[in-house]
Amino acid sequence: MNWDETTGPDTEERLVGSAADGEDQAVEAALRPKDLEEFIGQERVREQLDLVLRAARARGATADHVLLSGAPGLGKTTLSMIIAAEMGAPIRITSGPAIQHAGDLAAILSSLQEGEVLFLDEIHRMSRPAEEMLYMAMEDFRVDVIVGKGPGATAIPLELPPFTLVGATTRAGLLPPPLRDRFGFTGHMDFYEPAELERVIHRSARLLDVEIDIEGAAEIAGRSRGTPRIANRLLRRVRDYAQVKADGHITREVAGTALAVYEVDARGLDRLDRAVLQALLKLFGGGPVGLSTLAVAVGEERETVEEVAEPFLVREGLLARTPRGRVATPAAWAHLGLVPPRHGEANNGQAGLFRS
Ligand SMILES: Nc1ncnc2c1ncn2[C@@H]1O[C@H](COP(=O)(O)OP(=O)(O)OP(=O)(O)O)[C@@H](O)[C@H]1O
Repeated sequence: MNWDETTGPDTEERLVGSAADGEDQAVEAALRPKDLEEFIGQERVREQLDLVLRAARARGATADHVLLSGAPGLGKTTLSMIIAAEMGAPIRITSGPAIQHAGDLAAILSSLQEGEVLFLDEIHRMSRPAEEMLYMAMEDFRVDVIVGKGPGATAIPLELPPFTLVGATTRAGLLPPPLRDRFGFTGHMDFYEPAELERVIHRSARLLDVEIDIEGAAEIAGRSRGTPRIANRLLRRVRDYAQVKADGHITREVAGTALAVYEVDARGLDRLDRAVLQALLKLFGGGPVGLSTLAVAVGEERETVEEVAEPFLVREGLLARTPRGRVATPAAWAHLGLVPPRHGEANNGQAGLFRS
C-alpha cells in the first residue's frame, strides 16, 4: 500500500475504501439524488434540513450556513448540491486543502452571486488565515482584504453578497469552536443501515440499467460497510461479473460469488482487514499486542493498519484498542471460524486453530 505524507495512507485502490476514486467521480454525478425526497436515509438530518430550507424560502432569505459531519462517502457533497437545488441557487465547490492563502478564499468569496451555495469540503484542513477570514465572511458578509506589506499594509473592507456556506468535515470536533459556532445548522451523518443501502443499490441499478433482485441487493448491501459510495462501487463490480459470467442478472448467488472473487467477505472485510485479524488471532492468540508488532506481522506500515484497517474493525466490534494493545473480540474469532484459547492456556502460537 502506498503512503503519501500529506494525505496519509493511500486507500484508493481498495474496493471497500470510502474515498472516491477516479471511476467513482465519473459515475457519481449520474447517481446523485437531486432533491431531499430522493435522498435515502439520514432521516433526522433530512427532516431538520427540510425545515431550515423551507423556512428560508418562505422568508425569501438565503439559508443559514450548514455544517455536515460524517465519514467519506455518506453523501455530504450530494446533500450540499441538494441544498442549492432546493434553494434554486447555484453552487461553487471547493475544499479546505485547496485554500492555501486567505487571498484564495477572498477571490472565491468576492465572486459569489447573491444566495449562492459555497461547498467547502474538508473544511478542517483550511489554513489558519483563511479560517479567520471566513469567520467575518460568515457572520457579517464582509472580508478585509489586506493590501501591501509590513507597517504600510492597509485593510480594505469588501462587502459580500449573502451566501450559504456548506462546510463538510469528517469530524465536527476537529473544528475550532469559533468556526463551529458560526453555523446555523449542524447535521451529523451516520453510517447507513443495510435496508437503506438496499434502497440505494436498487435506485442505482435502475439508473445504470442493471437487473438485480431483492436478495442480490441485500447481499451487496451487507458488504458495503454502511457507505453508499462503497455500495455503488460494489454494484458496478458485481454487474461486470454478472455480464461476463452470468446472464447479466444479479442474484444473491451472483453477488456472493462476484464479491468473493474481489475478496470482499460477507461483512465487508477485504484482504487487509482479514490479514490484520488473522495475525492478531493466529500469531498473538487474540492479543493484547502492540500496533507496531501487529503491523510488522502483516507486512504493512503502522499507519496503514491504524488508519485504514482498524477503524472499520473497531466499528464492527471485531477489534478493541486497549491501553495494553490490540485485542480481538469474541466476534472476531467467530468471523474467521477460529476457536479462542481457553483461559490460562499458554499463548504459544498454537492458539486459534481452525474448527474442523
Ligand atoms: N442518501 C443517499 N442516497 C442515495 N445515494 C447516495 C446517498 N448518499 C450518497 N449517495 C451516493 O454515494 C456517492 C457518494 O456520495 P458523496 O460524494 O455525496 O459523499 P461525500 O460524503 O461527500 O464523500 P466525500 O467526503 O468523500 O466527499 C454518490 O454517488 C451518491 O450518489
